[in-house]
Amino acid sequence: MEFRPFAVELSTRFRSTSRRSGVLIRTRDEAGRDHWGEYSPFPDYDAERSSRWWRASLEAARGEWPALLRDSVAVNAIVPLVDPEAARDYATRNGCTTAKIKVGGGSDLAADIARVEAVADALGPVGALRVDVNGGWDLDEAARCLPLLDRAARTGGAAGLQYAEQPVASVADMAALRRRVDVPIAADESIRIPGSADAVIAADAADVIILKAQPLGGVRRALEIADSVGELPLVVSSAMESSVGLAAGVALALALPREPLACGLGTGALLATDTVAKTWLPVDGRMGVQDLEVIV
Ligand SMILES: O=C(O)CCC(=O)c1ccccc1C(=O)O
Ligand SMILES: [Mg+2]
Repeated sequence: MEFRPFAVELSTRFRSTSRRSGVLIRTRDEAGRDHWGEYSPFPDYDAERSSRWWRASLEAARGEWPALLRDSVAVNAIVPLVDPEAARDYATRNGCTTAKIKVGGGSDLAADIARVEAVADALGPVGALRVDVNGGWDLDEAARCLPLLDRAARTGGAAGLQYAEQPVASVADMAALRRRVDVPIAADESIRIPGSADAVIAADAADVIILKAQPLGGVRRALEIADSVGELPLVVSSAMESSVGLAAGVALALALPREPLACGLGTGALLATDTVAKTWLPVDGRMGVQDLEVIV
């Protein structure tokens, strides 16, 4: 087993960081094929959360992913906390017709509305829009802001917001909010942090389930979680990894028994540098397995 430390630069600040670092892990199988894993837990992760990521990177490096059931999945463009002009540009990259727009978290409501309107207008009537709040609102704020952002999404002819990802932090507030607004609610941190969807399911706190392969402990563990959520729609999303880590998300999206909604695997667009020669990006709004020529 070989270990290669790396750092990659982001082109846009994301989650208040502008670089990601970690270790790539490689093994070679009997057929002479290389398998790569990426261990790059978020800087704020504690030992328990980081150990899940470690498990995921070993699974990848040992070539232990399950069989893939489809060739490609639809992917959303990711729109960071940027001004409306830049938001249009991010939303229309790589042929995506679904965009996920970051809102809240220090960005004021007027700026959020302008960003959502710009994306709706840029994508036009075929566009699907989602917002991600990263738990940044309290319950009343969420109940007030979501209808306004939903209306902003309709300005471009979109059918309102497809869903709001983690608008509030706690599972109890997610459940309460679902009963106060019409916009569907997606759970991300409420699943990613405990490493299970059990609390979300028990509280009936989400309409959509976000699965992040590495933070949840790997592709096989994420498939178990997918199996635990009944018929709720699934979305596989990246953890802002380099392309080696992104490949774990792609493997999960391709291995799910049920076809996911457009997945949050378009974060290669935010990388200024990468661990591979050619960054994994959506083509015509879809992603499948691509070449992984490691250069670190
Ligand atoms: O879902 C996407 O489109 C991109 C991935 C993303 O937003 C993300 C990436 C790293 C850490 C957290 C998040 C998040 O979904 O909140
Ligand atoms: Mg999220």
